[in-house]
Amino acid sequence: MRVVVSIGGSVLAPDLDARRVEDHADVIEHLAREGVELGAVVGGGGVARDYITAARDLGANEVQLDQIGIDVTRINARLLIAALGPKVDPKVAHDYEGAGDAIRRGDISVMGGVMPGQTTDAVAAALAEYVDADLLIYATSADGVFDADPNVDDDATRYEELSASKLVDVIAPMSRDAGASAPVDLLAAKLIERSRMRTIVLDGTDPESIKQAALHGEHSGTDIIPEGTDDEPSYWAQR
Ligand SMILES: Nc1ncnc2c1ncn2[C@@H]1O[C@H](COP(=O)(O)OP(=O)(O)OP(=O)(O)O)[C@@H](O)[C@H]1O
Ligand SMILES: O=c1ccn([C@@H]2O[C@H](COP(=O)(O)O)[C@@H](O)[C@H]2O)c(=O)[nH]1
Repeated sequence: MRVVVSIGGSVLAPDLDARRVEDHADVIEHLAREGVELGAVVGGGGVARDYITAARDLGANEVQLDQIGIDVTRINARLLIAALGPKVDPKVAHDYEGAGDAIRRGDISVMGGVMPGQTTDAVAAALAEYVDADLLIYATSADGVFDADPNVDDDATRYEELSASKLVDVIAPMSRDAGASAPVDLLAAKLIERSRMRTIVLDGTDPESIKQAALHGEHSGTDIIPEGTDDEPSYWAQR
């Protein structure tokens, strides 16, 4: 089974706590020991947003701001690599071929951002499609996809499951400025739709939730259901 996990910077490094990064690395290593082939994509979180806000005030344009964001995601990726054992590719992969090669030879590959105009959500969706992953997990700071921002609207309701095309509709009105917050970005939603990738969006604050979702499909977030499927996939049924 091949899994791509997108770990938000606000989940992995809301502050610099080595223990939290270690806990995420432990879960990734556990999954690898269980025979899961893994790619991890790490976001920039609050640190990226702080840099982007300061640079915007200094007059940087959106592409320059995205470039700053990408740099921060790659620093966070290095942090995760530092916590992972010998089975990780020590290089932060800067393209999908590099990440795919590492995963196919049995290493865990870690990516950050790759190009302006998107977020690491899109990187994770593209990597999952490129390596023919069985499952894509977004470990973010909200417990799934809601019909409004749950941190702003007390009445926001979580979707337990959502078709990929409906996900596109929910995400489409959200901001695409550098540093914007969304459970997944629009390009990611479109890639998930076209690849028909089975996808879970969950609260990754407790990394155990990533383990349960990857190994058993159990979680309290949102299942993004590829069009034309309703059955549980066979790899969970077999475990
Ligand atoms: N409809 C929605 N459903 C869920 N979350 C939403 C929605 N609209 C806005 N959000 C916001 O998106 C946030 C998650 O995205 P955010 O980009 O902040 O974190 P992340 O995925 O952990 O990645 P990073 O911190 O690296 O950018 C949530 O905390 C929530 O406030
Ligand atoms: O491929 C990418 C990835 C990221 N960015 C920029 O970085 C920030 C932070 O990334 P998150 O995934 O949101 O944590 C993002 O808002 C973009 O500005 C990018 O341009 N390209």
